[in-house]
Amino acid sequence: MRGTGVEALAIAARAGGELLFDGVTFTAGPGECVVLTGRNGSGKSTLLGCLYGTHEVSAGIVRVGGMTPDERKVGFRRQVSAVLDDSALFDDLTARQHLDLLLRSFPAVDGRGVAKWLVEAGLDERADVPAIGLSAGQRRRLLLIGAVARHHDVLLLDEPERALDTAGREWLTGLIAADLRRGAAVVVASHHRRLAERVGATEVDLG
Ligand SMILES: Nc1ncnc2c1ncn2[C@@H]1O[C@H](COP(=O)(O)OP(=O)(O)OP(=O)(O)O)[C@@H](O)[C@H]1O
Repeated sequence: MRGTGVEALAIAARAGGELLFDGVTFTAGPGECVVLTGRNGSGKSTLLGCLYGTHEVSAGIVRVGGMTPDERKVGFRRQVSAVLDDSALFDDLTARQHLDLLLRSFPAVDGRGVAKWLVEAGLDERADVPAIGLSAGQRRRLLLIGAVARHHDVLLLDEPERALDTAGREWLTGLIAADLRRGAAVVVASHHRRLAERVGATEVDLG
């Protein structure tokens, strides 16, 4: 495990001319999880953007994997895996092709190959369907399994429970718990009320 997980010290962020949050402080070290909660519009996605380098903090200090967040830098992307929206899939590529491409671009998190990750995600029977032909929940499963299958020290997830059914939410909880056991630092924005307690996370409520 390189870097130091996620550190946010007295951070503030604005969007659309409005101050969304101010003085937010938390850390997630290796094997630790922070769950960001709060009403719609409280700034959870914006905060995750601050951790990934797609949104600038207006005050405070953010370090992710020991670096100032910048998703344009390869060194940063090698350490930080993120699922922040649904746009990261190619419509014409199948689930198998997506994972194959990913594991050619980044080292795998352990010795498991694409076939085993497909089974783990419950996508083995849909492995050769182009992503455009997958259901919303299946697309989400593909994004999530891709994020944990590639090597990373830090995992950032924005409402990962979106589109998942009851079994899918259970699966997600296990996926995050396994990632924490592997030593990742995890920050999740979520409306899934029981997630924090299920994975032993610290909750940071944006109000
Ligand atoms: N690029 C932007 N320009 C203007 N306003 C923005 C921008 N990005 C976010 N906002 C505003 O900032 C506020 C916080 O948005 P954000 O998506 O961070 O909230 P959230 O807590 O993730 O909400 P939700 O629970 O609905 O996903 C919202 O009022 C949103 O309209």
